Amino acid sequence: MTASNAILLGVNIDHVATLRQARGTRYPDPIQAAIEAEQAGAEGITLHLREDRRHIQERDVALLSNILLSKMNLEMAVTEEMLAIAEKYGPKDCCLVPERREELTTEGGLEVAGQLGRITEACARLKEAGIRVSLFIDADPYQVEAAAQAAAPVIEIHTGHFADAEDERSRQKEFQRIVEAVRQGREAGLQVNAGHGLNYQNVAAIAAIPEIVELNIGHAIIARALFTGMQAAVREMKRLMREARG
Ligand SMILES: CC(=O)[C@@H](O)[C@H](O)COP(=O)(O)O
Ligand SMILES: NCC(=O)COP(=O)(O)O
Repeated sequence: MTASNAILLGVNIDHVATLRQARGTRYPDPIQAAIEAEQAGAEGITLHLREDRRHIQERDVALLSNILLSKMNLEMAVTEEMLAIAEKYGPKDCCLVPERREELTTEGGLEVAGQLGRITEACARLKEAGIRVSLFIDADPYQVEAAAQAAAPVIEIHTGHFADAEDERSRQKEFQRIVEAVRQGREAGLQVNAGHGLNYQNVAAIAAIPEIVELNIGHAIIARALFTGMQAAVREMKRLMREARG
């Protein structure tokens, strides 16, 4: 495998914090999860600082900004509060995502096309702060085009509709939408990542798409880690991704 064909894994540690917040204890600490994930070969750590602080806390962002050896990918809504926090801690990557307090998890991609001016301003502000911006979008040609217009260097294709497909026909349809969005993103000169809902059973199909640079995966890895430990869970996901890439 040439280096250019390698696919990277960003481990999302949100749901370690979900378990911590369930009782308001100091444990389990997402910091330890991040260190273990890096030791197992994760090329990045993703964390979603939500407005409602249901899991990741600003304290987690502050500590990880000082100790990560790989890179931080800070997921956040497009708000003044979050933009200021990103400027304060200076993550390598910022992934702009939609947020609704009542949502169980991220439901869809960011509406870039319908708020192009606002997203463009946010991208420029983060770029000015030395942060690489990724836009979390649906596999939708209008959103891919709008992301390029907003001058974001990276897009992350939302794979949740693929992961949640109720039957094989629907899954294949969603997969083809993802393949087309990846192709369009590359033609527009964007780095293309993917994530949401990926697990040990469905990751191979997405990892096999050669133009995808990075997968951000969290819930399934943390769930597996409950039984195998964090390092084994991360190593197994990386093995599946590597095998799929060939
Ligand atoms: C944007 C995305 O798909 C996830 O990374 C996001 O973090 C999901 O939100 P929760 O982690 O709160 O489920
Ligand atoms: N952006 C996707 C991500 O970081 C992890 O999503 P999930 O694997 O927890 O669904």
